[in-house]
Amino acid sequence: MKPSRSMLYIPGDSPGMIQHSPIFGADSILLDLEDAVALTEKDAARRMVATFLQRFDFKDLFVTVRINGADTEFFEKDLEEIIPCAPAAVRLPKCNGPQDVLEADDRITEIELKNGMRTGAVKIHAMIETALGLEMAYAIASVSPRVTALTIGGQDFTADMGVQKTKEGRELFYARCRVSAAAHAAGIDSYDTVWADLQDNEGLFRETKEIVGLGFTGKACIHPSQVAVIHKAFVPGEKELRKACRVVEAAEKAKREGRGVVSVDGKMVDAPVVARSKHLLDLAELYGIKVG
Ligand SMILES: CC(C)(COP(=O)(O)OP(=O)(O)OC[C@H]1O[C@@H](n2cnc3c(N)ncnc32)[C@H](O)[C@@H]1OP(=O)(O)O)[C@@H](O)C(=O)NCCC(=O)NCCSC(=O)C[C@@](O)(CC(=O)O)C(=O)O
Ligand SMILES: [Mg+2]
Repeated sequence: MKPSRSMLYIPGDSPGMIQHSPIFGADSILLDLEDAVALTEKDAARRMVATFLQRFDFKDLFVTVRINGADTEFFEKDLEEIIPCAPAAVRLPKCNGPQDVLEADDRITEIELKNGMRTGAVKIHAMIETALGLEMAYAIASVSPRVTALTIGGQDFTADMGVQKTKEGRELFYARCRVSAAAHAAGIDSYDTVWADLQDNEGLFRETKEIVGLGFTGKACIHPSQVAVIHKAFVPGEKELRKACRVVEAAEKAKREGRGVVSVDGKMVDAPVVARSKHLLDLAELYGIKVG
């Protein structure tokens, strides 16, 4: 298993940015054909992204392409030209229900078959960006095995709700909880929205810590300088990890002695506490942190 903490958006019409993508240290990149590309540049960007996918060595990066929505004139062409180039996944904007995903899924299957590709090779990351989509989050997450992540688009979601997007993020709290829980229930990944202020990495760190606490597996970002900040926020604290070690050791000792419940630092330790501690230690291993 590989970490999937950061996903760096790169405008699909910026070859200079795309060709540097393997050096930024992001866990994955997202070549954007939607909002980062002007209407007049859509065709050129699509061609550019297809060419990069065919010819460029992205090393071991997980490469996703955000296509334009099904309600746009670009959707069909995006699928036709991008799917045969086999990105790891396509990010589907503004999913309002399982039907939106199924329609894209069926079309992708047709294109895969036509091009001799394995059916299901290209995954779908479904974006929740509207109140309606949020109400349908679990149905979207579980509608097809092709869906391997839910992502929340905070800019569009707040626009749809008619509220301001703030740095504190109170207006996104419920949506974040619901997206994270829906993804978890469906057994898939979840990506949080971008932090727009490139001058405020402290704010980005605080927000990332918060979404880690809500159960998100990753966060999208828009600038290479944000990648390391996100990775740092995903690392569990040293104190937490030491405690997790003590909990697991105490639980193993209790098991040997035939006891179900023990206490560590004066607090009850039962099965869910042990499960959480083991999860934390697994994450530390995944992120290459030495514990102890
Ligand atoms: C903001 C800015 C223009 C600033 O550029 P600047 O050039 O002024 O920055 P500088 O600091 O001068 O760059 C220093 C060096 O880094 C290079 N460099 C910069 N950014 C890079 C990058 N991303 N990838 C690779 N390279 C990069 C640059 O080329 C330069 O290289 P070099 O010249 O060689 O020194 C640029 O970052 C950028 O375009 N970002 C992506 C924007 C984007 O994709 N938005 C759409 C996605 S969000 C959305 O849609 C919301 C959502 O839908 C979904 C959701 O939330 O998930 C919702 O609803 O919420
Ligand atoms: Mg959006």
